[in-house]
Amino acid sequence: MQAFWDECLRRLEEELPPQQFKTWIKPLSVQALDTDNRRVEIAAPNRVKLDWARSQFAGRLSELANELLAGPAEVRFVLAGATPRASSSVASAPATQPAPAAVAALANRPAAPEVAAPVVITRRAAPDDDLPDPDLPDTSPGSLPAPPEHHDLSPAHERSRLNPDLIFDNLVTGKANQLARAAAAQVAENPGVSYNPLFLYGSTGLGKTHLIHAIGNAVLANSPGARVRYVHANQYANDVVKAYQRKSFDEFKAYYQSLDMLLIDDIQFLANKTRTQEEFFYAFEALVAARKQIIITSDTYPKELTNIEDRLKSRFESGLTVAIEPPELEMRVAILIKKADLEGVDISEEVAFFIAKHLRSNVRELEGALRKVLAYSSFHGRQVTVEVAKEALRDLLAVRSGQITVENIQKTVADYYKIKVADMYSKRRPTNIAKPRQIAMYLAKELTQKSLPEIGELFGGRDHTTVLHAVRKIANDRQNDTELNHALHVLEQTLKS
Ligand SMILES: Nc1ncnc2c1ncn2[C@@H]1O[C@H](COP(=O)(O)OP(=O)(O)OP(=O)(O)O)[C@@H](O)[C@H]1O
Repeated sequence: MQAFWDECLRRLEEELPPQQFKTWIKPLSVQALDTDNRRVEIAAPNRVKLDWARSQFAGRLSELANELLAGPAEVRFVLAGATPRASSSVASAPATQPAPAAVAALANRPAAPEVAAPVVITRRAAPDDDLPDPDLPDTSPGSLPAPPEHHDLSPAHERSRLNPDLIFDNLVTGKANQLARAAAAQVAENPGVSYNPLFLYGSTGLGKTHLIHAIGNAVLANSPGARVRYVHANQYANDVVKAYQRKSFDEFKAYYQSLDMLLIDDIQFLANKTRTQEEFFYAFEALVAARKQIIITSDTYPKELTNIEDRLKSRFESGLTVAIEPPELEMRVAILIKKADLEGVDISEEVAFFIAKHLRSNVRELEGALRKVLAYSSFHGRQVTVEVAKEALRDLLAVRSGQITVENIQKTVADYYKIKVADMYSKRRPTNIAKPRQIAMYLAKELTQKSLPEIGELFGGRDHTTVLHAVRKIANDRQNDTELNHALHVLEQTLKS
């Protein structure tokens, strides 16, 4: 068991920036290993590390396990001390972890629904509907989307699931987010009074999650006893399923209705989950009536949300709706300089401009590029210069400079799945064709600068909403489905090489 884990550590140490390795991988351990059935259980010392490990490293650890155990392996993430399940001598195991100690601190308050069920990386996609499914893996993206640097969490942070590192101070402000930030600051000052709900929308990686954590953290800093709770919409939906299975709806309702502030992220993930939407509707009504603050993020504005009930959409619009736009060049430069500074590295404006000029769409990508450059420079023991940045980002820049075409993607994906290229434009819809077509659309959006309507046109004149659906579906599925994720890695590498 130790040899297996040592090898995983050795590989990850080579691949990751030292800070990340030290903060996120080092504290993990293997709690159980069943080589016959290729099952691994990886334990994290606390909930933050657990959330972060499963949202960020599940894919890579799963790949390593497949390789080292010579076949498709099942990787679970658990809180340290949970009953091991990987050992073949363990026939059955509890469905969830014990309630977190921090919940006990709620004392006389209703307990928070459990959120840290072990995650199984399986090959199934989550169902569209929210009917209870006992095998449903807890595949929520996790409640902590940005890498905190730390430390032990205060009980208030443990309870609220807030990431203490996502604060106003390290959120760079520019034209793109100044309105959203101002509204957020106002709500943090006067929760429940100014804008309720506050609805923040914008495309992926633009800082919505950062901003709502910042609000929550500011409120906790002012009133440490406030009952603030951050939850990702997927997690909320999972909690509804669990409450249904355990017949504990009263407890569930009482918990959410007892909050002072509810921060719910990526509300678009409630699409088609009718039971969850109904529960959320009740929670929403109760909280707003009691002047408790609700803050919602979404990838689009309320009217544009699909498969969300009208009564919810109209309520989402009843407070203040603010967009976060992609940052302009100067703001991207400022973000890079700030992020490098937080890593303890000084980068010149010239380097920041170079990176910012090539990565335009979102801050998450910008951060990824910076991390690559810093890792490359430290690995080669070289100063962070434009030349080093160019070398470190060679692959990425090839993609951006348009060497990858949609035609190229269609051909590569068709070859991979052994279907005809013509099927990429045809109207036929059997699954063995529809899925590769969706994958090709997703890659076209990821790897080229083409817009959704342009991509639709190149796929036999399809509507841009069809492309959008495909892009979202594959992006979502790849988080849960290791086989798909692996296929996408292979395709991406083939296209970039
Ligand atoms: N203005 C900013 N200043 C500093 N960091 C930022 C800013 N905007 C975004 N970031 C950083 O970019 C990363 C992505 O942001 P975040 O996760 O908040 O995006 P998001 O809009 O919630 O994306 P998604 O819709 O995919 O959940 C985070 O690490 C966040 O700290």
